[in-house]
Amino acid sequence: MKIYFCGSIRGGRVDVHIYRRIVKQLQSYGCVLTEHVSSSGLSDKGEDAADADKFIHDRDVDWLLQSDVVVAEVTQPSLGVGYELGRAVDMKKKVLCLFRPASGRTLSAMIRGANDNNLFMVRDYAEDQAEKVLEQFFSQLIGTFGAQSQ
Ligand SMILES: O=c1[nH]c(=O)n([C@H]2C[C@H](O)[C@@H](COP(=O)(O)O)O2)cc1CO
Repeated sequence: MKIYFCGSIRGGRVDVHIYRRIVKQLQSYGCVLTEHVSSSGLSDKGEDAADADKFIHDRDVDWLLQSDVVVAEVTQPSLGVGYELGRAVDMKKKVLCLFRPASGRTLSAMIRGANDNNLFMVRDYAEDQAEKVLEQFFSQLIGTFGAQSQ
């Protein structure tokens, strides 16, 4: 299974330790195409490459197209994550958004309001529940994948 993980980069890196935990758990379900998002070595300047922004955009849209499922940590607001989620909806990808109410923030209506409890799911969680929430989501997803392939 190919998994596209979204997390804030230029929107701010305060939650990178949580991204790391999430990506570690996601790697037990499949290949995480965007592992770099969880790297503590990556600052809020983003990746460094020649013609970086066009390269990053085109590579990430291509990875989104290839992905079987999209998981986004949406607590720290990020234009890039919002854009990725909009593109993922358009591609009819299965999406899980994770939000921590304990942050004191209110999630954008354009994310929470997109929840349909099917293709696009928004789940509130506490930091110490991250692995459990992912386990629940992926056990259902793997069940569906299995049923489809029979
Ligand atoms: O260097 C980067 N590399 C990269 O893969 N992204 C993608 C993946 C993240 O899920 C998302 C973060 O967007 P933003 O930088 O606007 O917070 O965009 C974004 C940047 C910088 O904008």
